[in-house]
Amino acid sequence: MTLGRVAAALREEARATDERRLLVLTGDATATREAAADALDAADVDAPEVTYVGESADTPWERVPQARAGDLLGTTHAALVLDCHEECRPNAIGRAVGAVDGGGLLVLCVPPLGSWPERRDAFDETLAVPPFDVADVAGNFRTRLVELLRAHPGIAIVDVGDGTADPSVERDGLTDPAPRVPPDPPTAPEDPAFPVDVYDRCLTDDQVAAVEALEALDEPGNAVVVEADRGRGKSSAAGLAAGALALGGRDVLVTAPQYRGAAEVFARAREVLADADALAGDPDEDDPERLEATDDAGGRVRFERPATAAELPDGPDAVVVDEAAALPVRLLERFLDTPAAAFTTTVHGYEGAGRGFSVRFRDRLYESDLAVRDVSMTDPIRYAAGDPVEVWAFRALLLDAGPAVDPLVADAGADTAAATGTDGDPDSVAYRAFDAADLVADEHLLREVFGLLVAAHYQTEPDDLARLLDAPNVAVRALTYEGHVVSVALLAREGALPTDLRAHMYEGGRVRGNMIPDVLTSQLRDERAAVPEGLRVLRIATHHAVRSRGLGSRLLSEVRAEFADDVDWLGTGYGATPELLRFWQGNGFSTVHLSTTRNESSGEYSAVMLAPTSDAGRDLAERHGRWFADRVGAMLSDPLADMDPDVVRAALRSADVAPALDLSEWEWRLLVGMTGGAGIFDTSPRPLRRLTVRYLVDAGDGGDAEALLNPRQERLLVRKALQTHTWEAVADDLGFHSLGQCMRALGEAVRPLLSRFGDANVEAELERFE
Ligand SMILES: CC(=O)SCCNC(=O)CCNC(=O)[C@H](O)C(C)(C)COP(=O)(O)OP(=O)(O)OC[C@H]1O[C@@H](n2cnc3c(N)ncnc32)[C@H](O)[C@@H]1OP(=O)(O)O
Ligand SMILES: Nc1ncnc2c1ncn2[C@@H]1O[C@H](COP(=O)(O)OP(=O)(O)OP(=O)(O)O)[C@@H](O)[C@H]1O
Repeated sequence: MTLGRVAAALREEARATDERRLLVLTGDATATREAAADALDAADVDAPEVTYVGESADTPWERVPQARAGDLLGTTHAALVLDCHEECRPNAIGRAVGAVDGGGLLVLCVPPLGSWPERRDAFDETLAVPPFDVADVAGNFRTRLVELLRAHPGIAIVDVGDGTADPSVERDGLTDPAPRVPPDPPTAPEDPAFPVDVYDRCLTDDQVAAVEALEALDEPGNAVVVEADRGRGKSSAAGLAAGALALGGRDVLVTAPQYRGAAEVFARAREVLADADALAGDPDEDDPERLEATDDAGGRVRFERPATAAELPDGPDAVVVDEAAALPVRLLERFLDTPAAAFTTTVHGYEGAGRGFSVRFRDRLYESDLAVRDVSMTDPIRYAAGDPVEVWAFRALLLDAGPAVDPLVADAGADTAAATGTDGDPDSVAYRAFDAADLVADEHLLREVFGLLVAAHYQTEPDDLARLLDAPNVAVRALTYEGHVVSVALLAREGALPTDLRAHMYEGGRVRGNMIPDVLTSQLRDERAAVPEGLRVLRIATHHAVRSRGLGSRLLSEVRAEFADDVDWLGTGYGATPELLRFWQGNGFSTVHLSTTRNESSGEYSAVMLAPTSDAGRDLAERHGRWFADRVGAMLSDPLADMDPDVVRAALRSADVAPALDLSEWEWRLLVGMTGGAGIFDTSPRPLRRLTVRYLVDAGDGGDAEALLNPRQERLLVRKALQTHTWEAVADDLGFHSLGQCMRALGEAVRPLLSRFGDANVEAELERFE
């Protein structure tokens, strides 16, 4: 069979089934691109209908570089050519697969399959973290990819060599499916609040159900979460609802990471308004990001970028957040102040945002004043259910991997959780080192390891699978219970960098990976910071069914026991919350740095923590701990002035080196004066700032400082003395009835600190007030 025949037959089958098909062209770069053009020609796809994802400027198609494959989100194409010669980014594969329409073709241009796993490309370069180089990167991800390309149905493989000889067809990818009975058209619900015309525009029963749920946005106090895999029509459902709401006079604000992704919302809303003859203005001249209904309808649908939308400009009646999982949690939270909100989100990791939405935002949504309704959509719209290309992609990128089901692990570690009262066998939980070969050889294990990371972490994406399998600096350790993964840690070697790289870093140059040495060297001006070798815990996660039983801590202590003799420190850096700070502190890590900007994905400030395991590590941790204690007071009054006071409390408690108080006699007198009138604080903030830092750091070591103040008093000190908020703001924030009450409370909070940290002179001074 010729290439043209293979391509035409694939397309025909794709069209007949409304599924997609995958055509893999192997060989030289130019030859595969030329073959792709011939194949698409033969398959009757015109060049303007094709998008090319790759680096070559020499193709007849619209081009998107792999690094910008995120732009494909929410777009659809009759054919997409993904060129993997320069690089093969797993994220780009995921996005390309999601953007091909039913009846369409995905064409992969790749090197010869036999040698592809061994070749090192531009993506591999990104995995080559110094001191490793690209030759140390493994090819496990691509080995697995090639096996799955050869094994899954619906995938044709044609070797075009260097383009001089006839292509050779390894497999034709045809699945010879039974003829399909087209599904019944969906029916409108009984007695809908939205016009029936809106439901007539729905393509599946799931979409009808989603639009019906979205009727709730017509009333304040409601939130609707629409969850689906890619291409189930959730943006369209939101658009149909937005149009119907505008028709009813509502002002609907739509936001999404990019307008392009929300285009379907606007397309559907426009149709609804046009159907009802209620679309104002001239569609050709209108701003595409704004739809106005005619005066008698009165509503509108408008787009704003997320950061602007979060300000809720002009007080919308309802907000639609499309692709919510791709936005930082911190930003999402701000939408909870709207009268009514809809969040649409993709269940599996195409968005590069993993399960952040479900992991962290959902809890906050349920705690909010909004009544929450959930709908999920499973029927695909752009292609038929069971589409083989989707099945292949889910498997290849582990997009649907999840942790072991709860009953399998429920008893793990139960013995350490005395409160549960269940019997458990401590020895049944085993510490295991998994190398990439173990994981590739055991699909169940790989799915549990990766699935646990995806479920627990805000930002796990297909690229991470390749990192897990191929990066030379990354290792996996886990606890298993009866063979199932109950806790997993992803570890990365850092530091031990040669002099020239350290100097490069110190002078502001970029060095891949090495997050902790980099921060300590370039931001904290310590050229020796990358001399010791460390192990950073990139990620740790315990199965949700068995958290708080000591498993995470046990995993960390096993890791420490295994690596203590090889490295100088263990470290971590993550979006800081009070609970996580306590977890790490409880495991012997101490804070040496807080980032001055919020992490874009978690919306939190990051904390960097160290747990030294050698003298060199102790030196490093000690000097950075000391510097941290010295500078943190000043950071909190400016860049960290909006940090959650409970994060501040926990971060300082987990710092190890208490700062010297070095207060003059006069400064102590000022402090004593504050117990009688806290207004004195405003005349000289430094002494109380130092005293507060000292107290909070000391309180963390379990000594006698611990119980001096209650949490509210500590928050008061943090807000006023460290973050220097105005008295009004502090009183308001902490629920004091008056400024006077707030100021008196500060004086009362200072009193026990003076007795604890002051000397005999201070005691004598205090007595004069009593
Ligand atoms: C670099 C990084 O990966 S930071 C991100 C860490 N991972 C995550 O946030 C993923 C989701 N969370 C988890 O998987 C787990 O909660 C982990 C890994 C943080 C802790 O694992 P566990 O097996 O529960 O730890 P362990 O039982 O040893 O310690 C629990 C303690 O950690 C603290 N903790 C941290 N996070 C939480 C949380 N979300 N809920 C409750 N306690 C928490 C508490 O102090 C808790 O003590 P408690 O049970 O007495 O209240
Ligand atoms: N009711 C509808 N009328 C017309 N076209 C629709 C409708 N629902 C979905 N579609 C089309 O189906 C495709 C997928 O729809 P949509 O973008 O709404 O899905 P999605 O679940 O948000 O997918 P994605 O995650 O890819 O953005 C789009 O091409 C869209 O135009």
